[in-house]
Order: sequence, then C-alpha cells, then structure tokens
Amino acid sequence: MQVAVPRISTVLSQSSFFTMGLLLFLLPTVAAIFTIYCVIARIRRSAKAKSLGCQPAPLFRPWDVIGVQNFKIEINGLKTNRLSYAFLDRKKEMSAKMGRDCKTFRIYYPPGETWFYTFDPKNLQAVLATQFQDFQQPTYKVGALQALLGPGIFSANGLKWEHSRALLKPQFMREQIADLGLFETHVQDLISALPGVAKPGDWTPIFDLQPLLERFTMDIATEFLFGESVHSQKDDNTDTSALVSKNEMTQFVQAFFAAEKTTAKSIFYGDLFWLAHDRKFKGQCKVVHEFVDMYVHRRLRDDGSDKKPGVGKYVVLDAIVNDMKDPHELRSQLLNILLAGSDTISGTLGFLLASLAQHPRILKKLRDIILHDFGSFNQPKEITLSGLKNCSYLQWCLNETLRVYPTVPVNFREAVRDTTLPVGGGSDGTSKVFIPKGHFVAWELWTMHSDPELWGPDASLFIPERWEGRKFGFDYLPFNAGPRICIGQQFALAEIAYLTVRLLQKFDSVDGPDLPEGRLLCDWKMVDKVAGGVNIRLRSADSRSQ
Ligand code: HEM
Repeated sequence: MQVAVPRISTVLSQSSFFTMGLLLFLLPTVAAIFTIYCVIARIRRSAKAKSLGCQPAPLFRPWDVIGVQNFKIEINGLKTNRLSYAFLDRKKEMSAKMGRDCKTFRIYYPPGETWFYTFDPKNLQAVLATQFQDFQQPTYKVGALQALLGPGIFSANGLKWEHSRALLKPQFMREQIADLGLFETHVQDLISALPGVAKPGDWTPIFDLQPLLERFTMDIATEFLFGESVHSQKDDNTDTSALVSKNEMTQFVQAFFAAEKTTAKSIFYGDLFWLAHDRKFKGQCKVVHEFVDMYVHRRLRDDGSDKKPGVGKYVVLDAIVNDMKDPHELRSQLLNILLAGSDTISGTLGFLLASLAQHPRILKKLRDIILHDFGSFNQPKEITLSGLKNCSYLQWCLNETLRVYPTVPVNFREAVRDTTLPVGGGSDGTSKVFIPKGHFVAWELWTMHSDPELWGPDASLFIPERWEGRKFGFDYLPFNAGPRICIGQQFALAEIAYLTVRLLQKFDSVDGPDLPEGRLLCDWKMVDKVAGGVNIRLRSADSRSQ
C-alpha cells in the first residue's frame, strides 16, 4: 500500500504562506492597537494636565519628530568638545522663538521620546528637593553604573539608596575630613612627579598637569577608603607592609580608569547601555572587583583584632564594616565612593589651575593671600580645615571654578509618577508643566550657570569677586541639592583648597601659553575635564618666598 507523503518543499511553502498571512494580519493589528493605546494615553495625559492647571512647555524644533537631528547635535558637540555650547545654543534658539528668556522646553529624542529640559532654579528646587519623592535616578543609568560599581549610594534608588546614604553620610562629617595630614604625603608625591622641578626662579617645561591630578586624587581616595594608597604617582612602592604589589596596584588603576570611561559611554546609550559592556569591559571590572575584595576580605578577617575605627587615621572601610559584613556590599559601597570622588576632584583642579594660568591678576591676588594666611612652602603656618574655609578669596576661586566649569554638567531624573514642574508652561512660561510617569527631566549646569538673568551680563567670565556676599541657591548646583546632594562636597573642597595652597606656596607663576583665550572647552566623559589637557608651566618661587 502506498502512503501519500507530502513533499517537504510543499509543506514548507504552505507553512511560509501561512506565516506570511499571519504576519500580514498581525502587524497592522499590533500597529493599530499601539496607535489606539498612544492616542488614549495622550488624551488621558492632556485631561490630567488640564485638571492640574498645566500648560505644555514649548517644543524645540517640532519638525524633528523622532529626534534624530537633536541626537546628532549632541554627538557633534561631544566630538568637538562643544557640547555645553550646544545646550546654550538650544536655549538661545528657544528664547528667540518665544520672544522671552525660555528656561524650560521639551526636546524629542530617538526613538521618539520626549524629554523636558529645564534651566530654571524653581523647577530644579522641585525636582531635587520639594518634590524629591516624584523623581528617581533613571533606571537605565542605575543599570549602566551597576556593572562596575554594584548597587550602592550612587547607583541605586529607593530603600537600597536610603540604606547606603544612612551608612555613608556620617563618614563625611567634619571630624572625619579634618585630618589634612592625609593630603600632604600625596602633595609631596605630586610635586616630585612634576617634570624637571626647577630651581627657585626657574620654569618647568610646559606639560599636561591633568593626568598627574588624576593620580593624585586616586592616591588620596584609595588611602581614605581602603586604608592603603595605590601610590599611582610613584614608580615604585616603598611601603613594604602594603597588602598588594605595585604591579597589582597599577593594573587596578588602569582597569578602573578604563572601565569608568566605558561606563560613561554606556550611559549615553540609554536603555541599550549593555551594548557597551563588552568582554574587555567585563575583564576590567573583574580586575577592579578582585582588587577591592582583597582589602574587604582582609578587613573582615581582621575584624575585632588590630584595627578599630577612630584609632589612628580615619579609614572608611574600617568604619562601615561595623554595620555590614557582606563582602559584596562592602565592595559596592567603596567603589561607589571611589567613582564619585576621584575624577570629580581632579577635573575641578584642572579647571582651576588652567583658569589661574589665564588670569594672572587673580593668581597674584590669591597667592598673596595664601602666603599671608598660610605662610611659605618651606615654612608653612598650620593649615587647618577652618583656616581653608575662612580664606574667603580661596573659597570664591573654588566657587567660581565650579560655576563656570561644573564638572558634573548634565544630570537628569525619571518621574516615578505623574507629576508637575512649577513653571515653564504656556506661551509666557508661568504655568505649571505636566510630567507624565516615566518621562525624564534633564538640566545642564554650564548653561544655567551662564544665564545673565541669574548671574549678570558678565556671567560667562571667570570673576571670583562676584561671590562677595552671595549665598548659594538653586541657581548654583555643582554638587546638586536636596536629599541626594553630594556627600563628598566638604571633602572635595578641602582637598582642592589644600593642594591649591601648597602649589601656590611652591610656585609663584602659572603660565598657559597654549591654552585658548576665554572660556575653556570641556571634554565630556563621566565628568568634564579641560579639553586638550591642562598644558601649563610653573615657576618655582624664589627661596625667600618658598
Ligand atoms: C568637585 C568634586 C565633586 C563634585 C563636583 C561632585 C558632584 C556631585 C553631584 C553633582 C552629585 C549628584 C549626582 C546625581 O544626583 O546624579 C554627587 C553625588 C555624590 N557624590 Fe559628589 N562630587 C564631588 C566630589 C565628591 C567626593 C570627593 C565624594 C566622596 C569622596 C563624592 C561622593 C558623592 C556621592 C557618594 C554621591 C551620591 C549621593 C547620593 O546619591 O545620595 N563626591 N556629587
């Protein structure tokens, strides 16, 4: 008996026909359902916005419907180190279009998202402080950060963040950061690492100070966090009691800097952040994790024996080990702080020294005050935390650096529920703006800190004297504000002020013939740095004033 077996090609062609038919039916159906869903969501949002008394914020280039051009502007800005100018130009374009100073507007981004940009202190006060519960760190940013850092204060929301914050905030109180002795060894290492440190009256060659500043801040941060510095400023490590070899330290520093760069890039990819986390990156994270784990495991092993918090120098790991024993959690907390607290300081120091090189009058005034308050390099008066804080002109120079060159220039938050911003809606910009759940509110400080309405007609110039009698408000946010304000602010300002004092005691002139005139361009990574490097030379003070 013969059984009729259909030929395989016939079966396949019948099934492809069926699949094709199914697709032809499903695709338009899904598209239609999605469109109906969007329309209903839009109607609901409009109704809710109206009931809350909101008006739409103006829209930047409405014709760029899926935001491709907007995205291109930013990529181009990144490539040319003019991203901050791109934000400033957008605000100018919107102000010209609206016929008023337009501090809040919407922008489309691919694949069709709407973001809200605001440069208005009233809105930032709401996002960061008064309506803090309505906003969180964007989920994808948290995901992008966690590969390197693990969940910790910087890279978490909700209870995890609250727990980390409660644990870490006490580590940055006045008593913990008052020991400026931590900085001095590393200042000496920095001065030794300068090229051709000259005799009194001689100049160093022109060199890029930025990489040296990065190693300086890394050495301090690791000592403060782990109890042992990686001494990245030195070619060899003379400390024979160190837990790890010089080679391991160097590998760690290189892996950390490289992984930090990839992490910054991955944040730019948005929800697709994981695409940037390639094999090389994972290898770097492994090196970093294993390195920190050595300190954590040693501390857990030695718990209760030789070292106690508060005895000898202050070490964050020693202090937090009392409240947590999980090695992964300890590692995450330490890495979160290391990331938040090393490059931010080196970037700011770079902008400060480059600005002093551009402004000899300010440099001379600052140096005279430093010599008066703190003595000379070889015969210094005691440098204390309160001495640094009370040196007004020094503080004004730091404030002005962070105003003109905020090292964390862009920030954003995701709305966790439907909410509003207090101003920016309607043609005159005075109405509330509706922010639907899941949407992003972003701000860029370079632009807000240059606003003539907030800072006067000379807002783009570096003038420390403008700080005389001026108080901090929501128009100045280099450290953010509200419950998630930077916990390392005082530590950072102390470290920057200390190094500035010691360098200006040692050198009486800072010259940057290769630096551009006017406002410096910024190289955007995780934090801003001077584009092209801090190319300066220093003149060693004569022996009487050293
Ligand atoms: C000039 C130096 C610094 C600047 C400009 C700076 C700026 C900032 C900014 C803008 C934020 C908010 C980030 C956000 O909300 O997304 C932040 C958060 C943070 N900073 Fe800093 N920072 C500096 C130095 C430091 C230092 C030295 C440390 C610690 C050693 C540190 C630790 C932190 C931590 C842990 C957070 C997260 C706080 C939280 O989310 O609760 N920062 N910093």
